[in-house]
Amino acid sequence: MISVREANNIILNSTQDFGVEEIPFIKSVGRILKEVITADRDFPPFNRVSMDGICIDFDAFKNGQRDFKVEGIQAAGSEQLSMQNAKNCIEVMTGAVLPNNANTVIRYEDVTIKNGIATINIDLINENQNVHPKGKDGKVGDVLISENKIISAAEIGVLATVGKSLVKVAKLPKVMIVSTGDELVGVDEIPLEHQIRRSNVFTLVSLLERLNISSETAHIIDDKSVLKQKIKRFLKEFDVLLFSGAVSKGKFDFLPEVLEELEVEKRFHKVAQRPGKPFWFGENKDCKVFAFPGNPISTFVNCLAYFYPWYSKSVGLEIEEETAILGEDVSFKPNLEYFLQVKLESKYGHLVAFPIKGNGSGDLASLVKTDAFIQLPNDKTEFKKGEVFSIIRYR
Ligand SMILES: Nc1nc2c(c(=O)[nH]1)N[C@H]1C(S)=C(S)[C@@H](COP(=O)(O)OP(=O)(O)OC[C@H]3O[C@@H](n4cnc5c(N)ncnc54)[C@H](O)[C@@H]3O)O[C@H]1N2
Ligand code: MOO
Ligand SMILES: [Mg+2]
Repeated sequence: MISVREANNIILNSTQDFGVEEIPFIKSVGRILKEVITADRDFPPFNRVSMDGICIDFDAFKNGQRDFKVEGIQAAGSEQLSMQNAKNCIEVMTGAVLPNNANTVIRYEDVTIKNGIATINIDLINENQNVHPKGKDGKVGDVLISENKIISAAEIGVLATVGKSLVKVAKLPKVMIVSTGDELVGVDEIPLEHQIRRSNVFTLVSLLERLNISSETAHIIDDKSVLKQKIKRFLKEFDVLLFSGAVSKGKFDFLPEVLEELEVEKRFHKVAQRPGKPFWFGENKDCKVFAFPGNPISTFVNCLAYFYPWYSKSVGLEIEEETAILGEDVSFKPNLEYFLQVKLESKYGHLVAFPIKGNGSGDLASLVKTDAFIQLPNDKTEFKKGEVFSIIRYR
């Protein structure tokens, strides 16, 4: 049985490039940028007036002049005017180009205009005030967004400004999520005494939605030939298959043998961890297969611990590691890495993780009470309050 670290290394060494596609920028929120976005012109592209008022040549004011004849009006969106006389002024609007031969803007609030003459009512003004200078925020060719950034509303505004109506993003993988098991019925059905409603597929769909990946789902009964026939087709049609269930030692846990018969190369089966131990991972040249153990918390934690980093690395995202302070002593004897459910609290700016005891990996309702898993390594058995460990958050 391999360790969590070894399993992670194997998975991160078999990432997949899904390619790049070009899509309308407004559809790109949540997607991963696959090009560098540079300024197509200076930011701002001209000396931009930033207050409604009048513009003057500061020297005139410095020489004591307070009354200025109004030469004209410079509106936003109009071509640049030139002030004909350095002792005059032009009315200017926010967003307009600053007229030639002027350098300073005084707000309407500080000016009285009567009979075509603007009188400045204040004594303190600064040269160049209320002008947002050309190129102050960025120069043409400057990198505004680097590659591999997740596009959010902030990036959308920049894309629009530089005229990127089409943008290159990482293609999304085609993912099929499959549950197995004769005991499982649909969400809308009334289960018989010996049945339960299936939940793992929906949890997995939702965990993938957080990564902006939409997926298809299927359910397969515990029948080896049906499994084989369906999976054969899925292997051809999808980049990634996520399974839950049928990977342990039971008489109907056919998945590992079916996958191997279909020539999916096994990379490992079973990881020294709890929960999630019977995890099976393999691949062929076109498809990766993550076969998670069926117990709901096992499926859940393994998707976070293995699929998330695998996908992040595949598309060029940084894998973020987070830690928290253990909030109370924990004792764990088995020689397994322990993914312990915790409730997170922020105390004096530090994240503290308080263990919440559930009833094992079948107790999916306990996930509602926790926020994350704290990862307690298997090189010791006693973990002390105040020690720091990695966490995997799911909210
Ligand atoms: N003899 C042994 N038995 C088991 C071992 C072992 O090492 N030796 N490992 C245990 C561990 S740990 C886990 S985890 C489970 C994994 O079992 P499988 O992956 O084979 O999953 P199933 O047998 O199909 O189901 C297990 C459990 O999970 C429920 N389940 C499955 N799919 C769903 C679903 N889509 N939604 C909700 N619940 C689901 C299923 O009803 C079972 O209760 O094996 C242990 N046994
Ligand atoms: O993965 Mo199993 O759920 O360790 O209990
Ligand atoms: Mg089983």
